[in-house]
Amino acid sequence: MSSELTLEQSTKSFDGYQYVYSHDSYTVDCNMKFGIYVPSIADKECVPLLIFLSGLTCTEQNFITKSGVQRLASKYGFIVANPDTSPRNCNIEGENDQWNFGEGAGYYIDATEGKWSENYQMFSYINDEFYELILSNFNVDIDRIGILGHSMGGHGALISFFKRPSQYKSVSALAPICNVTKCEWTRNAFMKFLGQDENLWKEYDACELVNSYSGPIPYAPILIDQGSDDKYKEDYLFPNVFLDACTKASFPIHLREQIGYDHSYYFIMTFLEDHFKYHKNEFEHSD
Ligand SMILES: N[C@@H](CCC(=O)N[C@@H](CSC=O)C(=O)NCC(=O)O)C(=O)O
Repeated sequence: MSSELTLEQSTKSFDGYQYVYSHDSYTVDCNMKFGIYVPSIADKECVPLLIFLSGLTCTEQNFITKSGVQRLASKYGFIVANPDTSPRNCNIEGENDQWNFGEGAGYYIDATEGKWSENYQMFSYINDEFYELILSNFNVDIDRIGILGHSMGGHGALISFFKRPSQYKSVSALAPICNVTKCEWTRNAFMKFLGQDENLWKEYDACELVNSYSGPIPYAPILIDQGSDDKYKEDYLFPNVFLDACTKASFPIHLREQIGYDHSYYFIMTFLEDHFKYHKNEFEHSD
């Protein structure tokens, strides 16, 4: 099942087009927007796809206006699709009370609790509906699909990869939230979305999922970049806990500390090309 796309924006950039589309999502039961850059080469052949998941407070606009993704997507010949970070305009009491919960803060999980469970189904939205929507409407090579993200979106990318290894050839992240049971943002959100039983949260914790992962091992260690001057690093992101979990699980990881960089899109735009190179290398070496 695939819903109809409505074109909201079409802007030529480098040799391709930056589009924004909207569609009525049956998974999150509201109208959703997403960005997608399509390089000209996709007019002739199917090309790799990168899905970028954004962080807290973002819409589809932050990544496409601040990261410089168009130059890279054109250079590498990748389609790059970036969904919104939550359902919107669902009229749920409390969904706009906190900057780090509700609208703009869906945490890429499927809520099970009360009033949130009808709309806040972001894991299924990304990995089922959105994934299928992109494949059925754009010229994507199904064997070369990678996922990456920033902060909350880095968490989303990691859990998507660990839970759906058959769908993604590669994963990387920029300053991801690594350990949801320790991070106050996710603790607050998971309590509301999933309830008090923290055992149920483990289903969406990258540190837990790497331990039970049984999919293919990446050709090169997965790339994680973390700025040393990121104000969220110590109390919210916990990259070293993920590093330890990966090491314990014998899962290859390359965690790079980038000296002097903060959590912003200046950091993202500095290292985004390395992530394109990482995914390209994975695509070239996968079966
Ligand atoms: N409270 C602040 C900060 C929000 C913020 O820093 N959001 C980051 C992601 S944080 C983790 O997911 C972000 O990507 N912001 C968008 C941007 O364009 O910088 C606030 O409300 O602004």
